[in-house]
Amino acid sequence: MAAAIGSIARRKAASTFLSNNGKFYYSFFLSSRGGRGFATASSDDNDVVVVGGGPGGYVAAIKAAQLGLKTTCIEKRGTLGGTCLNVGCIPSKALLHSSHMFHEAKHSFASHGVKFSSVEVDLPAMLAQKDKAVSNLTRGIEGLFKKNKVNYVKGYGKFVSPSEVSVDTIEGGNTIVKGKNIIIATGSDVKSLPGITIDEKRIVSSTGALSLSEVPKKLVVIGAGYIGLEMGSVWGRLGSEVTVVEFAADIVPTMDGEIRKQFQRSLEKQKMKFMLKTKVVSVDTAGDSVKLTLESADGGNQSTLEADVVLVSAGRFPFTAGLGLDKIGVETDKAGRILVNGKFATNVPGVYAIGDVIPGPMLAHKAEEDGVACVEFIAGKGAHVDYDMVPGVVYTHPEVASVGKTEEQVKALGVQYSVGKFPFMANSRAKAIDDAEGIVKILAEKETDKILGVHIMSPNAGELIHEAVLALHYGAASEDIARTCHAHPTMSEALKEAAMATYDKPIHI
Ligand SMILES: Cc1cc2nc3c(=O)[nH]c(=O)nc-3n(C[C@H](O)[C@H](O)[C@H](O)COP(=O)(O)OP(=O)(O)OC[C@H]3O[C@@H](n4cnc5c(N)ncnc54)[C@H](O)[C@@H]3O)c2cc1C
Ligand SMILES: NC(=O)c1ccc[n+]([C@@H]2O[C@H](COP(=O)([O-])OP(=O)(O)OC[C@H]3O[C@@H](n4cnc5c(N)ncnc54)[C@H](O)[C@@H]3O)[C@@H](O)[C@H]2O)c1
Repeated sequence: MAAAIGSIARRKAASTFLSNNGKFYYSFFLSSRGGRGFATASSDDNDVVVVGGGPGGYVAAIKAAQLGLKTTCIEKRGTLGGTCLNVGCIPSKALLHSSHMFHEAKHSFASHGVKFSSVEVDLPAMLAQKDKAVSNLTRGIEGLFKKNKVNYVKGYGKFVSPSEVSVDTIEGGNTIVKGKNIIIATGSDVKSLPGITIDEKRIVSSTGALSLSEVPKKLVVIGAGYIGLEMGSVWGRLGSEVTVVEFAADIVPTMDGEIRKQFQRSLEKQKMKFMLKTKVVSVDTAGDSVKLTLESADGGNQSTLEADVVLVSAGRFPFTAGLGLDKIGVETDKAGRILVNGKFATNVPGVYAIGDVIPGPMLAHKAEEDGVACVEFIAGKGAHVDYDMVPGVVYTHPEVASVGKTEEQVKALGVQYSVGKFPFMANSRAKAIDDAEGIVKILAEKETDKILGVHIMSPNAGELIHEAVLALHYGAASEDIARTCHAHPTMSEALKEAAMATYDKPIHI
């Protein structure tokens, strides 16, 4: 009890430090009373019109309807769920799971005493299972729209005024949808690179990489970010020789440096090759194989590489083509992202923006948080989105999940900090299932023990991280996690032990 009281007191001190610090990115806790509210329009208009039916847009539409606002969502692709459900999070995770099962069957089952004479990939069946997952989920959102009475218009929306969207419908007609408040949730699209034309056959974006008709013998991935490492893992497990060309000096440049090093080693053990500080200068598709010319990032000697398929995964850009932003005067930054204030309002009264199309991490769960908060502001309620507490997960094997600050960021802030680590090699559940590669790393403010960042590399790290996300939200100290009873034997015990290591000593190492 004394310890718990102690940690609450230290938390108070920590929040003072953090709120004084001013460097924390995009933390808003605002009440929208007195804010922009509803723009004026005739009574048969929608209260809210959402352009784009991705995780940002469809969630905003459902939440708006739940708040009693008359709502219409406009989506051009013919199915709801946006990039994430149709060509992103869901199909990639389906393939990551299927390819992991194949890889385990081939390489790990025998050591668990499970033997069979042969195992092979049935790629059409694997792709069909992915497609089934996608269509079930997209249809599920249509069901949610009906349940919540969200009006759904299938077509391409463009502004004709700040309260009117003209929609070229998929059926071929045109309709004007009016709204007192319009939310832009048009998401993002793949960034192409100069001189490289994506044909979705041999030069593919993530969309093409989710539907290759055969396993390429050689796959070159441009960009060692989320997409490159996840899709590189999928095809590597199914038999491709994968080379990842990355412009920066490190893979996933935003990751905690120490975790990243271990992650890279793990991927290399899985036979993924990396060419860091390297750029692709040109791509020649004239022959049977694709020939890439490479150069060191800072210039210098050129080299060549051959591939059957090249995946371009060097980032995404905010998608606003044909939306008519210039017509109504919505401001964007140099990268084309729509500028919004703390309530997701653009500079044009009654027009809001959320998700990948605004600054911040390009993640589905972040877009959803934006969507809910945006309509809560519109409805006159208070809302809270803290981008510093958005978890990030790379769904490879092991997974890498993190929330809060990296050690590099903590150092840059000049904060005195403590670090606690615990390897999964010393975790009994991980050893029991013979899947013990990875580590938990916790960073806490030295003086107050307040947790600043948590980084986990392990199987299922994407599930384990949420205990840390909650801890950060509540301003917990590492001692709070350490003194919380964790079930045994679980992987989560590694987080408890790392917390013990942060403020005191772990037991099991
Ligand atoms: C391969 C891949 C894997 C990913 N995996 C993950 C993951 O595991 N976890 C995660 O958090 N994120 C993941 N992401 C990122 C995630 O998909 C995006 O962050 C998320 O979809 C953004 O949501 P959004 O609603 O802002 O935009 P989007 O999902 O892009 O949705 C925007 C929608 O608007 C529609 N639209 C655009 N313009 C118009 C218009 N003028 N009129 C009508 N409709 C329009 C588009 O058709 C689209 O459906 C992944 C992305 C990719 C490409
Ligand atoms: N698990 C997930 O949450 C998940 C999965 C997939 C995608 N996403 C989201 O989708 C977005 C796009 O993913 P992504 O992997 O395309 O982008 P990314 O920003 O994650 O990574 C792009 C990588 O490409 C490198 N790069 C840029 N230009 C290059 C060049 N010319 N040559 C070589 N390398 C170059 C960058 O340094 C970076 O490492 C991400 O921002 C991420 O938020 C998330």
